[in-house]
Amino acid sequence: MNQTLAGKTILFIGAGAMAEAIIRGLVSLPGSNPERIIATNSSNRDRLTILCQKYGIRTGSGPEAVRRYTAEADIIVLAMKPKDAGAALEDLAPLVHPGQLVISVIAGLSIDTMENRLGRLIPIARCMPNTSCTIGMGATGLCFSANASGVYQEMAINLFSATGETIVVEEPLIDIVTGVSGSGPAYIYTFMEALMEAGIQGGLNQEQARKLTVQTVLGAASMVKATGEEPASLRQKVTSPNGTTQAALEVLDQYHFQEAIRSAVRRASDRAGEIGRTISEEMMKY
Ligand SMILES: NC(=O)C1=CN([C@@H]2O[C@H](COP(=O)(O)OP(=O)(O)OC[C@H]3O[C@@H](n4cnc5c(N)ncnc54)[C@H](OP(=O)(O)O)[C@@H]3O)[C@@H](O)[C@H]2O)C=CC1
Ligand SMILES: O=C(O)[C@@H]1CCC=N1
Repeated sequence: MNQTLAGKTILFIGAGAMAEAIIRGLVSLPGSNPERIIATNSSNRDRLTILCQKYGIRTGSGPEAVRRYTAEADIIVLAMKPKDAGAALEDLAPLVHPGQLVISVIAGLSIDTMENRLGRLIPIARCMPNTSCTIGMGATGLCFSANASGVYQEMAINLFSATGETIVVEEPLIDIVTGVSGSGPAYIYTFMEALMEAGIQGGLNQEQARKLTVQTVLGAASMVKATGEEPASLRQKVTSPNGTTQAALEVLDQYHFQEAIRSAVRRASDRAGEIGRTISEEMMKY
């Protein structure tokens, strides 16, 4: 475990898919202490029992647990759905102090909205990871509030480095990070569903179609990473003149495949902005 995180207590408020993905990355670090990781949720105690058994972390449910554990936390990770963020920030506001780092992974929730509720002295990292953090293959974009000094920035970067690749961006770019890599795994899974389905329709059995699909996606991504070549150049190497790939790519073009992906990413990014504005309006009610 990196020096900046050693001995730090990390509290997750929200214990769902994203919190578990990050927790799993953290407990797998050499020298990590699961006792210093705490997950809280609103009511689902069965879920907490599972997390406790799987990772050896501490857990608690409801506002009282959040209150108790916030007092001992160095880092507080907000990992609830956007619709629950307003109430959670409201509860947290009187409990946090400027010596703690607040990390949000909530799509759309801006630093400004968090600062309005928590106060401008609290160091904040706004982050957009993805579920591949579960296996240390995540991709996370991070940005920071003006008062998050180097040591806080390092803590957040090191925390997500434990779960995969990280990039630091200016806050206006976090929504497009959401569109590209936050939601990105779902586009790839949709593509894989279609590839498998086509294989099965062509006569392969489920297991054969799955094996070929998984290895094709894994191999293609690994080729981009290992060779450093551009995807377009690697695509050209697969595509023989007048061959099978060219025939297939012409069909994808007819369906405006690339434009569909670009539009989907833009839509996810815009949606993050909409979600952020809704949370901000919700906050006005408190
Ligand atoms: N899933 C993904 O791929 C990604 C998600 N994100 C972001 O992560 C956040 C969480 O998503 P995800 O993990 O999928 O959601 P889940 O629905 O899996 O988990 C949400 C968790 O929040 C808990 N919760 C709700 N309200 C409170 C509260 N007031 N105090 C404490 N805990 C609370 C829920 O508890 P209970 O079950 O008891 O109600 C549950 O444990 C979202 O904001 C999303 O935008 C970011 C990147 C990728
Ligand atoms: O769908 C969502 O809103 C979240 C944010 C990024 C991935 N999942």
